[in-house]
Amino acid sequence: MSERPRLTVLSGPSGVGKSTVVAHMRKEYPGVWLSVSATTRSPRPGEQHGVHYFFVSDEEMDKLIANGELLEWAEFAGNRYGTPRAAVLEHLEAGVPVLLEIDLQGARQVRESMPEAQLVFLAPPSWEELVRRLTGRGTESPEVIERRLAAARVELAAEPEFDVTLVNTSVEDVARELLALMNVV
Ligand SMILES: Nc1nc2c(ncn2[C@@H]2O[C@H](COP(=O)(O)OP(=O)(O)O)[C@@H](O)[C@H]2O)c(=O)[nH]1
Ligand SMILES: Nc1ncnc2c1ncn2[C@@H]1O[C@H](COP(=O)(O)OP(=O)(O)O)[C@@H](O)[C@H]1O
Repeated sequence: MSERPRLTVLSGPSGVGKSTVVAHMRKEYPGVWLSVSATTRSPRPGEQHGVHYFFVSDEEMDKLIANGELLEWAEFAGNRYGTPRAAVLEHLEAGVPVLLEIDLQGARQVRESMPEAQLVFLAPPSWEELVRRLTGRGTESPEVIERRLAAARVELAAEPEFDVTLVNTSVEDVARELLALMNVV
């Protein structure tokens, strides 16, 4: 008998490789559904509305929050991010494994509202490697990188709150481990 799919939350400091791992996983195993968050941050080159994020204005985000349409939301490095609730519940009810890639504050809210969720922490092999990845991505200004590194220190300290830690040394290995945790492989 297969277990009912659970909601899985993937968190970890900015630059650790969450998006890379998730993109790899989706390419190999399209059966997992990844929630598309709403955000007030501007799109990076190549990011598409409705695919990577729903890019919304501050006013639109205010409305989503006020109408209770978000399962959780948080402010991160100067922008707001939130998970649309309805799509998550619909997929879980249809038996599809659901993955959320969200920050620590969001993970804590999901733990409160859906205690059956499994919380997975993606850790860097070292602090130096995290700095290298975040800087090497080249998508943020030095000031934004500083803010994200400050947030990263807080996120790393919260690792014991998570059910499982995966160290992102190899993208392929981590993607496989994550799928195993989700009972997909
Ligand atoms: N709480 C919450 N965090 C989110 C959501 N979507 C994305 N995030 C987190 O917001 C942070 C910044 O995301 P982003 O600007 O895309 O940068 P990146 O993850 O470093 O590439 C990351 O920790 C994401 O996991 C969401 O819906 N809710
Ligand atoms: N296992 C890995 N080894 C080396 N570089 C990696 C690895 N995973 C991700 N990266 C690189 O690190 C940078 C940050 O990854 P990204 O997926 O954008 O992180 P996040 O979504 O957690 O902010 C990217 O340039 C990415 O190519």
